[in-house]
Formats: sequence, C-alpha cells, structure tokens
Amino acid sequence: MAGVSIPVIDLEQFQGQSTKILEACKEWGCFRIINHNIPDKLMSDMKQVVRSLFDRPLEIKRRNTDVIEGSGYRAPNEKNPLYEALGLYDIGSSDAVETFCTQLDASPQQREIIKSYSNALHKLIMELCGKLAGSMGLNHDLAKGWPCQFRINKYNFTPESIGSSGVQIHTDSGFLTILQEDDCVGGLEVMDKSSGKFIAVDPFPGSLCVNLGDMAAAWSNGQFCNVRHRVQCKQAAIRISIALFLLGPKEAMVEAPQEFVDSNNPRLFKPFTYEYIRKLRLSTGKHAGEALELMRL
Ligand SMILES: O=C(O)CCC(=O)C(=O)O
Ligand SMILES: [Fe+2]
Repeated sequence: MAGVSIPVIDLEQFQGQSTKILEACKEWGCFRIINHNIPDKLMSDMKQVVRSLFDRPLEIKRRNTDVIEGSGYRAPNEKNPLYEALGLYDIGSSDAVETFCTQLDASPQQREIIKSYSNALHKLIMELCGKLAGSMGLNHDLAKGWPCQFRINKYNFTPESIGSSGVQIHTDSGFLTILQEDDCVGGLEVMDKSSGKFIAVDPFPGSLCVNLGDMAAAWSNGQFCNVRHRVQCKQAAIRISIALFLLGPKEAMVEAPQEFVDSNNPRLFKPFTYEYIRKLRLSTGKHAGEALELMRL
C-alpha cells in the first residue's frame, strides 16, 4: 500500500504521546522511535563491526553456539538461503557479551563498540517497556530481570534473488523488539492488520524500529498487536540488521493483569511461560502467531 507508513514516536516527547504510542501498539504492533539517545556514531560503528563479524571464516562463526535453542549462529539454509545470523543470549549479562566477543575473535576496539552498544540498547529496551507499562497504568518495572536476546542479521541479496523472501512471515516471540535496520537497503515489511496487506518499512537513518511480539499480545489481553512481518529482497545488496528482543519472564507465567480483564473484555489466553511458547513455535514450525492462538481460552 503506497503512502502508508508506520507511526513515528519522538521519545523526548513521550509524555505527550502516550495516546499515540498506545494506538500504535494496538493498531500496528510496531512504530519507529526518534530521539532515542543512541548516538548515530555508535549505530554506524556497530553496523561496521557486524559486517566484519560476518566476514569471519565459517569455523569461527560456528563457535557462536546456541545458549537457548535458536540463539546462536544460523548459516544460510534451504528455507532461507540468503540469510545468515549470529546471536547472543542474554545481553543483560556482561559475561555473555564477553563470551560472544571472544567466540568471534573481536578486536579490543570491536569489543568496546559491542559492549557500549549492548549496554545502551539494553537500557533503552527496558526503559521503553517501562514506559509502555506506565502508559497502560501499571508499574514501570514490568520487565525487571527478563532476559534479552540479541541477533545480528545479514542478507546476501543478489540480482537473481530480487522478489524473493529474505525472512519469511513471522511474529517475534517475545514482548518487545528494537531493530536497527539497514540505513540504505530496505526490505522489511509489516502487515497492516485491518487490510492484511504488507506495508514497506523504508530505511529511516537514525531511527529505530520497535515491534511487539506474542508476549505483548498475551500480557495486554489481546489489546496489543503482535505484528506479522517479513523481509523481502528488493535490491541486489548486502543488508544488515541488528535486533534486540526483550523476551519475557524467565519462569513466571505470562498472563494479563486483572486491570485488563472485565465482563466486556474476558480473559483471552491461558497462562503459559515464555519458554513454553518458544518451544511450541520451534516444534510446530509455526512462527506467525499461530502458537499464541493455540493458547486461547
Ligand atoms: O532484518 C529485519 O529487518 C527484520 C529481522 C527480524 O524480523 C527478526 O530478526 O526477527
Ligand atoms: Fe522479527
């Protein structure tokens, strides 16, 4: 749909925009943030580090093993032949960040950039989640102690691949994702839930894209949209994106607070753990929100 774009939220004006942000969460499940306090230089330095990590030989990338299923290196495969990823669980742990750097032979300078980026993004995602909870009239420390998965993505788009899929349609499994997309190469598309049509999310250098996942839909008793999205190959170029996923409580049940439930808004989902949904998605191969639908009461 030409001319339609996702909402833009100015984080410096957050107080005045809480209605806009809640509307974005409900109608889109995604929005852009500007004035987020992450320096442009840190974002571009990190992108350069990411490119260089992907240029490591395969045997080095393979050292980046899973900590939880799906958290480590993903080589291109039959389903997603253009796509490669490296990852880290949990970015809130400085030991895990050090291990990631060591596995990938990061230089001292690259290590500093990865550490600064991790700290800054971790702080931002926690603050953003707190602000969302606050806008819903609840305690700001909703996500205290929740683990965060970090993933860097590389798409090797070629002239032959134009029009094909880089990453297939999915929802993110966690609560909130902050995505630094490629500042030049587009391809991300989000589904407009009212029309079911995909909308291109074009590059917007300096901003960050926020997606809400399955946990946010469950926690809000279905008020927030777990946005379906995909990446399409639009041009023959390497595309880099950097994603931070705030997952969900480690052990506690995910369920909507009583404030979101009344006779007009009955409880929609059975309580479940984040781990349960993550495993259900992986074991069924259903990644586009169907696992959450199985939890409906
Ligand atoms: O590369 C992108 O822009 C999106 C990546 C994504 O959706 C994901 O890592 O979950
Ligand atoms: Fe995603």
